[in-house]
Amino acid sequence: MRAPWVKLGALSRKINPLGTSNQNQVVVDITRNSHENSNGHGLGAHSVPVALGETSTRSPGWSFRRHKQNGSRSPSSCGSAGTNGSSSLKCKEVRIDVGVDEGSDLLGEIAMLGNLTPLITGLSSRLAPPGEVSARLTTKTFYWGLRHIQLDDIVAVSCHNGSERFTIHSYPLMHTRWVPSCLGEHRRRRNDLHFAAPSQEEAANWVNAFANYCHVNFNKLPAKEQKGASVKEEVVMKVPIKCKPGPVMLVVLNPRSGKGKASKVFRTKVLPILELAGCTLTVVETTHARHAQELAASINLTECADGIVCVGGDGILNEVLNGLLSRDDAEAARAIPLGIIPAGSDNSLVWTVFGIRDPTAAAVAIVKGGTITTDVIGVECHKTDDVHLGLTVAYYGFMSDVLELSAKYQRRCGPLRYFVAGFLRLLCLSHYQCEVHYLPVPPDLESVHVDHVVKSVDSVAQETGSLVMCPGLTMPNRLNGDSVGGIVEANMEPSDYIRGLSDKEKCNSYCRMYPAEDAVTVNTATPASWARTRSKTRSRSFGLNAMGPESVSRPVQTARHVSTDGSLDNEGYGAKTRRWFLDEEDKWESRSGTYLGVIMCNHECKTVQCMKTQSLAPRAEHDDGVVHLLLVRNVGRLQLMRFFLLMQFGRHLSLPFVEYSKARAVWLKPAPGAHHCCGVDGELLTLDGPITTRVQPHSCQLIGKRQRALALH
Ligand SMILES: Nc1ncnc2c1ncn2[C@@H]1O[C@H](COP(=O)(O)OP(=O)(O)OP(=O)(O)O)[C@@H](O)[C@H]1O
Repeated sequence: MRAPWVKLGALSRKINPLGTSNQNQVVVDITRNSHENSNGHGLGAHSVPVALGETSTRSPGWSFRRHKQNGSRSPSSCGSAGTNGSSSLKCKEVRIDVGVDEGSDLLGEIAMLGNLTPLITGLSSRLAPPGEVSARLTTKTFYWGLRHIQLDDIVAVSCHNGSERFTIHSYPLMHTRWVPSCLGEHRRRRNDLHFAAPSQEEAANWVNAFANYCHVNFNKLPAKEQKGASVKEEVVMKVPIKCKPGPVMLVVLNPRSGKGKASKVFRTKVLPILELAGCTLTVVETTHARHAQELAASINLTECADGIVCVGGDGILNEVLNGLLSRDDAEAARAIPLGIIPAGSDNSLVWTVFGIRDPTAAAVAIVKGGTITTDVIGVECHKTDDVHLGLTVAYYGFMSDVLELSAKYQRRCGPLRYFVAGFLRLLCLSHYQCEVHYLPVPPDLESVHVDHVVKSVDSVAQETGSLVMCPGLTMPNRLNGDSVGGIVEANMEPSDYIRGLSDKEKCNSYCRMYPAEDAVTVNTATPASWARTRSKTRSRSFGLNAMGPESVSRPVQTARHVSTDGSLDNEGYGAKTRRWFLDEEDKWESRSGTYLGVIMCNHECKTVQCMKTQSLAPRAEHDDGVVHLLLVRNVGRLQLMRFFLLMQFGRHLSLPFVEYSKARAVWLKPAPGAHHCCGVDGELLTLDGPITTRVQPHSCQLIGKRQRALALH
């Protein structure tokens, strides 16, 4: 928490036209007025554009002083410079009232005004006796006296009936004092702020104002014993407190993840926050591998109606995702958002998508709500028709070999096991022979989010009942002589790019991305020949059979299907992918030979244990609808080390032996006798024949918002 004047950054950006004019460059200094404005509060009530040299006649709250830049930037030099004749600085004071203009997003809209007495507890209370200060709650920030706190940092408010006191439970971002800000990390720490209002009613009004932004814990005090009377009297509040029930969530905790401290992290750092926020929790500790998957596949969805929180690494989240989407009611299960508390070794997803690697910050993000939509990639085995879903990355080669070996060192080395296994594998470097085909994204459409385009096409289909209305789309006539049943493609958050397009443009974009042969199909019947061929519960291994003499001369046949009713049928994704028909052999790029790595990223894939600048796929976005493919050709140890070193700065794509492409689908087949494992989000899968990796037609909702401090960078 800092005094309001540190809003300078945001304000000066807002008034940038004043501050950065080239010819008549001015510096805008912002200071808080010593006197309070007419309504008795420290901050003004309106945001107005200011012409240079003018003084606003509105109620004062902030003052801006501008002066020509003349070697001195110091506002204090203005006065003395002004006495130095014509060459002196010409100071003009400009007053601006900032704050609560309805359109202004600067300080938010006022929700509540009044006076409060901050109650300082502990030793400092003797040094600074409590005194009443003006307080103001806006839609973004709570101000009292010269201090303020963002509403995003407030987890809950507690109050008692019949009391004029209330407590704000906040977790502001704080910097470790003894670490320089460029090196240190912002962490959230609990800071309880106690206040007393002039009356009980006013305290209730304050609490009710906060109730719109956070949870309220309303504690009923024990009934008062009347003197000389045996009757107990309940204190009746004149202003009732708004007290909504908290979210209902399932917590899946992997006690073995990371350093094996997930349980302790949850109990000490996370649980207090979730309890403050009034969450109703069912906590399950996993007892064996795949426990989380079984749990997610069988749990009653009402027990996790508001989300499933995974405490551990990417692996436990992956299990929950696969369990949820293997259910018969996958449609309903997909709507359940997933929360992540980073307590594992890597936690790439939460670090990349939210900019969070601290469990406390992750818990606050979950409590504050909001969701981020992220793509789901599916690794589909053609032989068994199994699909394993992932949110982060799928890889084959050196990395999957390291993953396999690292399992041996989990107990002894914890998160360092990847480094140990990597070092050992580097010493005896293997070669990974495989065949890769991929369908590149047309260059002119690289910026288009595939899923959004598909959604828009789907909506057109729903509106019109036929995709024939969509120019450029052709109705497919057959798939091996049959017609095709549908998959819905949906994403509820169209990008700004897509929002700006007309339906016709959207359709054209889609058609270029998935041309006529890549037909979008609308069918009313699903032929019996496409009956489900795989078990509902997905297996971790892609079958146990030896790889058959399957022809690899052709890439996978795929197709996109859009159903007319916009709903998913009961078939699994594997079966649908088999029918995802696309015969564009001329468009597929083919590679075969020996590779050190075939890496298919769903997002940037930053690693918690590495530097902040580290990024495996620097151009990837978690919701761009494409697979980011990295092919690392067979090179020696030194070059491989160079690859990992440059990856710390996101500069490895420039290496001559690294090929990078955005792909709609990647088909991979290890050569007979080559390593037959592939990793998906840190989960090891045994390959039995060729696989295809592509972004799935549905997306996943993750609970939380991107961390503020990091988002500014
Ligand atoms: N009780 C348990 N005992 C043994 N293994 C478990 C248990 N619970 C879960 N697992 C397995 O542990 C694997 C790894 O879990 P998780 O991803 O949470 O931790 P991590 O590997 O340390 O983190 P990261 O995936 O980020 O590197 C999961 O694939 C899961 O199958």
